[in-house]
Amino acid sequence: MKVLVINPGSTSTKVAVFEDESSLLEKTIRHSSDELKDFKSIIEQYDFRVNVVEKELNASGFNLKDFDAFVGRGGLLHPIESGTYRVNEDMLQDLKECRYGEHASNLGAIIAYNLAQKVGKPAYIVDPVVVDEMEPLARYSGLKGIERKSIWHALNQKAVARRAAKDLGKRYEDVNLIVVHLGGGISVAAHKKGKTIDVNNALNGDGPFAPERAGGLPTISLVDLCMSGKYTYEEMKKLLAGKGGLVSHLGTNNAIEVEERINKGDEYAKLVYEAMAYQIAKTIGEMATVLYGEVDAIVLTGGIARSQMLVDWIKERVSFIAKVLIYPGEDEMRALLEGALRVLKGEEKEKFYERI
Ligand SMILES: Nc1ncnc2c1ncn2[C@@H]1O[C@H](COP(=O)(O)OP(=O)(O)OP(=O)(O)O)[C@@H](O)[C@H]1O
Ligand SMILES: CCCC(=O)O
Repeated sequence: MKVLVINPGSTSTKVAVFEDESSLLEKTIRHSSDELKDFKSIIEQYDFRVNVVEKELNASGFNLKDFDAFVGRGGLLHPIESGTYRVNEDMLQDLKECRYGEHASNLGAIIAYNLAQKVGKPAYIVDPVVVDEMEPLARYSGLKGIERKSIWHALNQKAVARRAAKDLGKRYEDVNLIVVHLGGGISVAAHKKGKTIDVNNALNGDGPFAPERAGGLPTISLVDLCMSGKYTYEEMKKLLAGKGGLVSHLGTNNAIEVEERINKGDEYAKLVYEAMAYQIAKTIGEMATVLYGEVDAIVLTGGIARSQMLVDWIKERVSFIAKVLIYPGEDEMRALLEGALRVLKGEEKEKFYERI
């Protein structure tokens, strides 16, 4: 069974081709900020991104007719349970309207569907960023009408949590884990026996700051900034998710560059980077209380889990809670494939998204 996997990120488009479990192609096409600067919205990037995918397939000698299924990384929909979803009109409509917000992954379902339509094959998304398994208590904020939301790296977190459980010699459904995805955004989640019962909203101002995200902010100061007249609504949103965190303090979202500066003696860069580790550790502590201290392991994953410096700072503060396991990078392409294969092989039922 041949599957095309498409994963649009904020600064890249990843394309992979699998024949059953074997990888035939895995390519990351990076998009410079210059290339993307003239697009006013994510949806406007559609033609550009499809061309990138088709060009890559042509260059590698693949034809759309070769594929049995198409799978894309899912985007901002209304909250749904974990699983593999068949792309349908309801889903496409919400994504095209950006009804629940803008995120590069919104394009995953749209691209997969349009390519699949050309050859009459099914398109899927797997564990989109809105997978919601939070318990009722986790949903409360201190202001009626503002509810905490689950927007996180569900795809990579779920895949890595299963791997960690296996490495612990247990089933995912039998362990309690705190999983931390350290990417451009950072999500810290409490996985209780196969369900993610609490997680910070990695996109919208909750939890630690991240390379591109401001994280939780002092609310009155934030209100003052919003009302200052310095920023439009759109600019404010971009400031919090895109230009926040390391970008705001140090002008870069690249943790490798930050470490180079630290190694050259930049004290401010060191303080900011260590503050990020401090906030991550603090959020891990919060999630330990969510699990009543019964934690089988703390699992660090994502690009910055490659950083010895950051990992060591986090470990120093959280090792008293549980052992720390490291799975650097992400395997979202394989996670997307596996989700599609579970459905294609009849091991799991496909799910359907409904507009509400
Ligand atoms: N060896 C390394 N040491 C330190 N940081 C690293 C290393 N390799 C990658 N990174 C950092 O990881 C970050 C990117 O992580 P990742 O690729 O998981 O994020 P993304 O896919 O862009 O965003 P997200 O995961 O939030 O969707 C960047 O800040 C990058 O500099
Ligand atoms: C994966 C959703 C959260 C983010 O982009 O930071």
